[in-house]
Amino acid sequence: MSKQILVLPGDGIGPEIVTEAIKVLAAVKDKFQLAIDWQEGLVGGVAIDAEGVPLPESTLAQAKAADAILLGAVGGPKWDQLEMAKRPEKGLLGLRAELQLFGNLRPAILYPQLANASTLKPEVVAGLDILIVRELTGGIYFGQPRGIKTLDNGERQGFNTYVYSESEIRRIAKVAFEAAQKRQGKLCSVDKANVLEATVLWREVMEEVAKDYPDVELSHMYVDNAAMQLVRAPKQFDVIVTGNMFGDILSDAAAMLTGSIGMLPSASLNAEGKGMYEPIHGSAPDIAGKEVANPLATILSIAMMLRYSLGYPEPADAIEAAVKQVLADGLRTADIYTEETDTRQVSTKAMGDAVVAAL
Ligand SMILES: NC(=O)c1ccc[n+]([C@@H]2O[C@H](COP(=O)([O-])OP(=O)(O)OC[C@H]3O[C@@H](n4cnc5c(N)ncnc54)[C@H](O)[C@@H]3O)[C@@H](O)[C@H]2O)c1
Ligand SMILES: CC(C)[C@H](C(=O)O)[C@@H](O)C(=O)O
Ligand SMILES: [Mg+2]
Repeated sequence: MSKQILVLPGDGIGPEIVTEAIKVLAAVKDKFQLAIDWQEGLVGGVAIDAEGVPLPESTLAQAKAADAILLGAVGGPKWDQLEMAKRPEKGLLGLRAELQLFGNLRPAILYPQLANASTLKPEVVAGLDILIVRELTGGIYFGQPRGIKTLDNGERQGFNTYVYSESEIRRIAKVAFEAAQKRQGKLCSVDKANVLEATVLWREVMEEVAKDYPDVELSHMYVDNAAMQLVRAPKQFDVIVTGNMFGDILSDAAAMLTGSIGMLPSASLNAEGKGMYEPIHGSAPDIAGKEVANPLATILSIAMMLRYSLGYPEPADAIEAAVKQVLADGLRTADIYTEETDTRQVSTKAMGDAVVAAL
């Protein structure tokens, strides 16, 4: 039986970048004779428009039945006035929660050809290869109570809860320690343990789990310093493990070290290794429909999907090699174009076609 992939293009640039990623998937299926098939579903704003909810029951059922999920992006100004629970983003958060995709891997790798596209000096980022492990189904994103209430004095008050249980911290710690073991053996846990009790517990549990991984060197850093260190000397990091909100913010910052947010793929995994794969960026309403978005983060997410959920490391390597090849050939979407000699600016579609040709 072939493995089933659910494809959720979503909103904004989502359909544009997913179209290119699917071309690449079709090409590796053909080249490596992979037993895979895919079908499309609705999530986010397009699901609200079609069915009135951001995560239709049918999509959730498809997602549960699939071996892996590829998602483009959700959200956009069209739906920003809706109340929180009805917004496109709830579709994405619902999938993460329902499938218990707590382990979010966000690699930030600088391709040598893009050294000049990085916001940092080439010598500061040369060889950069960081893995951010973000806890994805807990923390302030999901903590209860939450909401906006009216106080006795008539003033309104908004509130969210930053909460982590030991078991939630322990399971993401294991993901991070295991990742560090396969890399340079350095893990930096990022928290705000000087202010937030939930992260005092986070730090304690990290120390406890560290005893099972004597070959990994664990350090701790406050999140404000981590943000600064990321843009000061990012190569001091190997693996970073952090909570949901800090990981969201730090991964967007890390993206720019590699040249563009359009370069960062991600894997969101549950305890059984099932995963959802998506670029870390959003629906980019400012460039949607213009065919200028960078599809490489989504294409690289396909490589992660083949490697982590489908058990096909060879085609995953081939996709990553093809991406390196098109960059070496000088192809650049607008976000990574720097007017260097022997480079040329290309559209979303031309970039996808070039990766297929390189394969
Ligand atoms: N995983 C997701 O689906 C996801 C992630 C982040 C934001 N969002 C949603 O997307 C919408 C827009 O959010 P935002 O503007 O804060 O963030 P965004 O990531 O969509 O865009 C931020 C900036 O990066 C640029 N950008 C993003 N992806 C790009 C790509 N592939 N190629 C070139 N440039 C790219 C955009 O043009 C924009 O200038 C919001 O509704 C937000 O909630 C969704
Ligand atoms: C759209 C939003 C819910 C999402 C998040 O905050 O997790 C996005 O920013 C991301 O990084 O995947
Ligand atoms: Mg984000």
